[in-house]
Amino acid sequence: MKVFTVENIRLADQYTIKNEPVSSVQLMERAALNCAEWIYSNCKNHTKFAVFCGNGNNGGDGFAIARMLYLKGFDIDVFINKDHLKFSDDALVNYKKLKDISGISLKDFHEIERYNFDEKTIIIDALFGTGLSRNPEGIFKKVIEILNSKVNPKISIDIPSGMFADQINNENATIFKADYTLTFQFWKRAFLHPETGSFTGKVVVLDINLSQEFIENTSSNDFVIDDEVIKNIFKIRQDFAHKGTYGKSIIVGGSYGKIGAIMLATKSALKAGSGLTFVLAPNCGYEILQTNAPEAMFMNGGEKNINQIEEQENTVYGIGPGLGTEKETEKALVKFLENHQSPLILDADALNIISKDNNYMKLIPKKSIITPHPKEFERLFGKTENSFDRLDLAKTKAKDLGIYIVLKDHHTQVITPSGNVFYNITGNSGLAKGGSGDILTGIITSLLAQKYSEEEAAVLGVWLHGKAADFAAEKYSKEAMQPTDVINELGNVFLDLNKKATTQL
Ligand SMILES: NC(=O)C1=CN([C@@H]2O[C@H](COP(=O)(O)OP(=O)(O)OC[C@H]3O[C@@H](n4cnc5c(N)ncnc54)[C@H](O)[C@@H]3O)[C@@H](O)[C@H]2O)[C@H](O)CC1
Ligand SMILES: [K+]
Repeated sequence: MKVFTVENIRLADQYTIKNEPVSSVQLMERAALNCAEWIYSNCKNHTKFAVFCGNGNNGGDGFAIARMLYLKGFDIDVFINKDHLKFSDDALVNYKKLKDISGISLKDFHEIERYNFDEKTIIIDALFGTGLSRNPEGIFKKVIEILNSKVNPKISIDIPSGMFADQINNENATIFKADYTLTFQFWKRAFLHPETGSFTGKVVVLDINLSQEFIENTSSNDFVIDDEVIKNIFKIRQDFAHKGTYGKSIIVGGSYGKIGAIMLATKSALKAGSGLTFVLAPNCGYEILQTNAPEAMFMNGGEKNINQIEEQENTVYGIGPGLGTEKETEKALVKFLENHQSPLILDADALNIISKDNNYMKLIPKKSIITPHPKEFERLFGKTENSFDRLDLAKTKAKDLGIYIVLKDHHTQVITPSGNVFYNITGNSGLAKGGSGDILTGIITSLLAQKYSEEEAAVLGVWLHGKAADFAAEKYSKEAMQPTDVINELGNVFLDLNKKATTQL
């Protein structure tokens, strides 16, 4: 799914209104109906809604939603700024409709302090939408702060009020803190970055039927990896395949005390479908690797640390997990990279070694995939102020070096050399544990060996990793799930993918 800027959302609106055709107030009605339907099919334990409406179209959505929920039998209180009753045209239409309903009480924002937010009440935030032009101040700021202090469930319409859709807010900005955000048609960029995304709660994208033609013909550099993207990448395994069909992976890493990391990466490469999988590790890991991953063949890279990396043809290398940064390992990696041309995957200590010397960066073969977490990214490319700036820097570096950067975060970003960004929306905080990154390296290496393109391997890889983690969290909880559980769930994710990709009778 494309991520549109506010400007493009406005153009999509206008195009839909002109070409469907549909009036703008009808489009608002459609958007509001989508929200109301979602709300009454999901909110089963609450009977009352306190709806907070601003003066723009977001407020208009709020008025329409309030009317619809009232007609479904809920108790509704609507809060507005009675000192300033100047609305956008469509909001005014819906404000008037609401005023005609005697059963809905219209309250002033100032009444919030005496209002009974009882346990049956859900708060709906329709103060500001994508039209926010400055940080909320005065009464708006106060209302948002009071609402944020309430324990009632909170639903934002389109975007949490106070948040800018395309850019980062100031550090101390006042933003409504939602449990759910019902957003129209597209993910907004700010939802996908940690500084702002932490205010959305769960994001639900509602299809309000904006013109598909406009969406298809309007380019965007930003994408969310949704089911549609994955459907277009995933290839079912051919019936007449042999082990050679699905490529050869060599996972390189491990050092004394860090054999677990390379074990996890190797197991993941096996589970993700690589035809032949090798593990190149120091001898101290021989027994444990051969015992726990007997399907993988062992290649000796040294005694306690790797001091040589053998070059083989037609092989995809995934280098880094548990590698360590010893001098002899550094030498081995540099020597290997000096002679290696084809794209590979670099992670963890391989990146830490590369960040030791500016000249090493140039040794990364074109089209390679690097998978840094924020700290590794900083060591490689320098400090940035926030995740928006970090992404901009990553785009520059991906282009300059001609590589793919998988920037690991809550919504991991895959940045291509051409400047596209794919945001991942699978995965959960159960992955915030040592070992999770090693799994991703194994998966991406395996996919690249299986002849997925670099972009496909990175995009499918981060999605698979997150999806398997979501399955693991469902079974064991985010707290208790282990990286090994994530590896084991890969099978269930592939089963689902195969089901969707195969003709069903
Ligand atoms: N295609 C869609 O996604 C649809 C979206 N809809 C809804 O429309 C809003 C966007 O509406 P817009 O009128 O452009 O903006 P807002 O409602 O966000 O209101 C802006 C309003 O408030 C003023 N303002 C801006 N910032 C501040 C501030 N800090 N303090 C005070 N006042 C402020 C500004 O001048 C405007 O007057 C979108 O989010 C959806 O909810 C449609 O309903 C359907 C199609
Ligand atoms: K809102």
